[in-house]
Amino acid sequence: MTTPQAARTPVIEVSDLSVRFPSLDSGSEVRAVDGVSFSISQGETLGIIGESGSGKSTIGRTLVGLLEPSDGELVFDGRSSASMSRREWRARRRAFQMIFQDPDAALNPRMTILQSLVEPMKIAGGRSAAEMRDIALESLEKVGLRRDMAQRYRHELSGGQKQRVNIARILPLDPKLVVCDEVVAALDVSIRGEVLNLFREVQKELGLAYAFIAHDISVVAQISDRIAVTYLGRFVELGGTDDIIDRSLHPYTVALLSAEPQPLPPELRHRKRMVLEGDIPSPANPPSGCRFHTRCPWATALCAEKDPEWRELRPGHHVACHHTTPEGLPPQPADRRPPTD
Ligand SMILES: Nc1ncnc2c1ncn2[C@@H]1O[C@H](COP(=O)(O)OP(=O)(O)OP(=O)(O)O)[C@@H](O)[C@H]1O
Repeated sequence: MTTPQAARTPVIEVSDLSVRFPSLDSGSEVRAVDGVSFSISQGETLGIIGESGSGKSTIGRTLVGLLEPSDGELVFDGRSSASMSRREWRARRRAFQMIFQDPDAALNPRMTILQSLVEPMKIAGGRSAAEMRDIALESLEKVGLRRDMAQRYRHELSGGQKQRVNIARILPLDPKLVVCDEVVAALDVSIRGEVLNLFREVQKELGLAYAFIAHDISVVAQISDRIAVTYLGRFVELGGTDDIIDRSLHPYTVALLSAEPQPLPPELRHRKRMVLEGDIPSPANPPSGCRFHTRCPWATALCAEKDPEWRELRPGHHVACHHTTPEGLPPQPADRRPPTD
């Protein structure tokens, strides 16, 4: 579902974003996000994939203002977040919303669904109680739920229904960007497709931009126009979904794709298996040079010494790897190939 990014208005432009946390164990800082740049356009979905701990949620939380950047700049509507007044900041908080993996997270168990739907509108202000009620009920219908669901409580709904309510909650706020953090991961596999379709329909109707975070590539590939692959706080590859899936340029992307559990979705079936050995190193003490070199079958002495440049090897397709070329990676060195069965 690749859509050309050209000529669309960026909703957000992120330059050289870094987010650091104090580390309790090592005394040094955890570089959760370390120099990441991208933009997301109106109506576009940017998928963000990577193993656990690679910085995906930290990027998402920073986009919606739940975390402050340690370095770098976020620009939306041509304005840098650093130069914003309190009023502009509040408007941004409303325009940039987040939906979490846990469908219960934003729903108060003591409130009816109607109260949960009205709550964000109350905070935003400017509408009468009757207006808020009507809008809440309309929003329920927009996400495919009956109006009488409004009188129920959280525990009376299935996971899929709760995630629909979470979408309905943000619709009246007229968001521009929604960060979707593992939004279908907690749902039964049988209803994931339905909920993903709903995300797509809502996007089309409202022209929303999504940052769609997940570690399940087949989910991200179904909904994203472009995909960013994260490793230890950095992007290692960014490109159109078809390019990332069919013409991957980075060894880590190749490994992630080949690690998909069987049976592979049709778009990944031609992939050979490449087993990624070792754990992801600590972001408090990342490896020198290319951060992936400790696990990379293509790694040479150069990779341990020198950080690879972020290069656009094909139009709109960026990668950070010393060895890859516009044609892709060279054959895997024979001495590092996994044994064949
Ligand atoms: N508030 C925090 N304080 C200290 N370290 C943090 C904090 N939040 C995240 N981290 C660390 O930052 C790194 C990136 O975490 P993050 O949650 O962004 O990764 P992720 O890719 O979203 O992982 P997951 O898929 O498990 O959610 C991890 O090493 C994590 O332990």
